[in-house]
Amino acid sequence: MTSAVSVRGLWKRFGQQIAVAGIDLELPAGKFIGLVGPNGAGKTTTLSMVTGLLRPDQGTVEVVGHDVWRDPVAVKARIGVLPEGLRLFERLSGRELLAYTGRLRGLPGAEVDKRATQLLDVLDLAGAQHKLVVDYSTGMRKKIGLACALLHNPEVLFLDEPFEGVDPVSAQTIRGVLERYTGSGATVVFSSHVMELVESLCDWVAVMAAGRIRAHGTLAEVRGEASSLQQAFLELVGAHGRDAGSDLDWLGGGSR
Ligand SMILES: Nc1ncnc2c1ncn2[C@@H]1O[C@H](COP(=O)(O)OP(=O)(O)OP(=O)(O)O)[C@@H](O)[C@H]1O
Repeated sequence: MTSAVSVRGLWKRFGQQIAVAGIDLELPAGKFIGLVGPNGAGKTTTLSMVTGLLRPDQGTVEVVGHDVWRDPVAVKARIGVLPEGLRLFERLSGRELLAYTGRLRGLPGAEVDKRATQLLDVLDLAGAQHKLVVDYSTGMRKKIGLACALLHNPEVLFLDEPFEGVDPVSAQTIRGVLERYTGSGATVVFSSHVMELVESLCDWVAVMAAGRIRAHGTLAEVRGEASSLQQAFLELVGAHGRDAGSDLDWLGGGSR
């Protein structure tokens, strides 16, 4: 198995809080990989360290054979990132943002124009290409962020919650683009809480909880005997159906 990403002994603490507790992970190349876990599991912290946005306290990360912290330029040339809480240049139009991103990536102007036109078209943003990004909806922002992340045809694409706040039509569009991309041998790593989505998209899954990897492998390996990934996930993260009803006896109709 060729690894797209190799993580060894990765740690991150924020004061007393251990966000990532010494994880090891080999993510196979050419797969659609889901990183799943409950709120606060450490997914964003892990993805930030893997993509060179946050320096680990300890441990190493290699992406397509290059050390992220010793050889950041080589890694950044080979990856695309759609981070959580994506910050964009709000006073540029979608088309200008792509042109700017393409030039930063060192692509020739004509090639940037060609790729930008195709991406805007496929992502259903052609009609909004001259609108300022500040006026884009949440889903449109995700899509233009994805277009920027794909423009230089990276080998590995990292997406933090790419479907959050995205309507079903846009989600289907994003999905189609990502499936085409992995179909040609590239790797997608994305984080999500939505198990049905991960189950329907991913070939390979890593489950994270409280800063540790609880399970990883093919979808079938992680699902095991459970009826669904959701069920396997609930068992792995130890969420045994807390009864929300009994503590909230004041909630609902009737007496105030
Ligand atoms: N900059 C920070 N300062 C202090 N604590 C942080 C910081 N970033 C993350 N944490 C803490 O680290 C833990 C892991 O957070 P992280 O955002 O990585 O989780 P996550 O799995 O992405 O969660 P979610 O699914 O809710 O986005 C949490 O307890 C969080 O409060």
